[in-house]
Amino acid sequence: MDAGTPHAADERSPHMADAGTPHAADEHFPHVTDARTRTAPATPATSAAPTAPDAPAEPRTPREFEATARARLAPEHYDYFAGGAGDEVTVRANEAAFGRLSLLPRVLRGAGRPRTDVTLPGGRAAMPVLVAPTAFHRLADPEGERATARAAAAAGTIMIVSMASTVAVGDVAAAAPGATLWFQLYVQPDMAFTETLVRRAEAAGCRALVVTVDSPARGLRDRERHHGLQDLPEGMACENLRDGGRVRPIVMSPEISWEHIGLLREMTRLPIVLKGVTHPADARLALGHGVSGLLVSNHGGRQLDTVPAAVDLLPEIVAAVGGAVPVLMDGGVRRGTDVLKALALGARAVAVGRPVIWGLAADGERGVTRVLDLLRAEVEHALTLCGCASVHDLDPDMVRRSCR
Ligand SMILES: Cc1cc2nc3c(=O)[nH]c(=O)nc-3n(C[C@H](O)[C@H](O)[C@H](O)COP(=O)(O)O)c2cc1C
Ligand SMILES: CC(C)CC(=O)C(=O)O
Repeated sequence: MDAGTPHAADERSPHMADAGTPHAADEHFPHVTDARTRTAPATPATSAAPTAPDAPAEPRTPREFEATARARLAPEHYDYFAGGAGDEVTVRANEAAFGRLSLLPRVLRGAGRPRTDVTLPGGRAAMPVLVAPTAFHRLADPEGERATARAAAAAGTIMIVSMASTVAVGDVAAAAPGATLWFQLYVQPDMAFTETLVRRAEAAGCRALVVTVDSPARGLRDRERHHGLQDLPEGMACENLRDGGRVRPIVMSPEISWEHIGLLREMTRLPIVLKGVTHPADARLALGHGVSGLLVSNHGGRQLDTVPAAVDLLPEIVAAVGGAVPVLMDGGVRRGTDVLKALALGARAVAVGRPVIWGLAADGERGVTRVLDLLRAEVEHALTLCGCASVHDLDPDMVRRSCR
């Protein structure tokens, strides 16, 4: 399938037989095909050693992990992880927006050493930084999502396992018994198969469903088109999508509606968090559909390009929800100070996508552990400098918009 033309979403392929609805211009992810019929040449997950001159010997910040990861990854896999849609305006905006926000600390509060823990619909987390759902961790490390989950467990935080994980969610849970897992779901037009996915997540002990709603079609990603990335390497597949002897393609369908969220609500007792709500009107609608939380996200700039930065959307969504359910956010979080800004503006917690991938590609489980440790330490330090005893002491008045 050629994802390289604007019309790609309308093209049919043998995989579209799964669409389940006649008009679902349901583009499926080019990498996700039946593992037994894949045609692309296998590519090693990582190259032998980090050799790039800009890759630091020992990365000391979440951002520094990217250079090390880039040196280890095959170029097409690096671009898959790093890239976004269109001109990547939103990818850049997510990080830049944090740079335009300033923190205004309080003093002399005798706050002591701050607590960093938070309560969320699917359990507690030792820090307000979750692992965002990202696909294909075995492209970054042979242990894949198993390594990520162990690192999340060690950090005491929650990992949102992507439906497109390269280790089945049950195997991720088995590999990291202490981990709190949530399961990310793209509702499939075939609701019977959607139910199969939900039952797999429940059986694995997942504590919440994160339903991604920003993908009625796949974003147009120039970097992937440039590489002609078509498939996962030999021996890798979207393990949650197994159905009998085959692996189903992920269907992204513009037919998915609030009605499906209603059906999902009846299907499971797990808390449902909607990921990818960006319009306040949709946030208000969500409240009428029994959701337990919202995750404000523009998919790391990988879906519709030119959507505003996620942190800039946060205040409006928080106002629309009016405290009825917790609001989380992701997109561009790279520093502890970014975390504080988002929390001060009303997020209960944030999630990080690419930083975790960079840690994983740089040094497997240890790399992810290091990235999460760095973020936790930075959050604690920034809370101390802001005079906060816990994340609850943050409020919007501690954030100012600077002009740079
Ligand atoms: C390589 C990659 C794969 C992703 N896969 C998924 C996915 O399978 N499901 C999903 O809901 N979001 C997915 N996302 C979006 C992330 O969950 C998250 O919204 C985004 O990465 C946050 O931005 P950040 O990378 O700047 O932290 C993916 C993002 C990346 C970078
Ligand atoms: C398999 C893909 C659908 C994963 C994804 O959401 C992404 O690459 O952004």
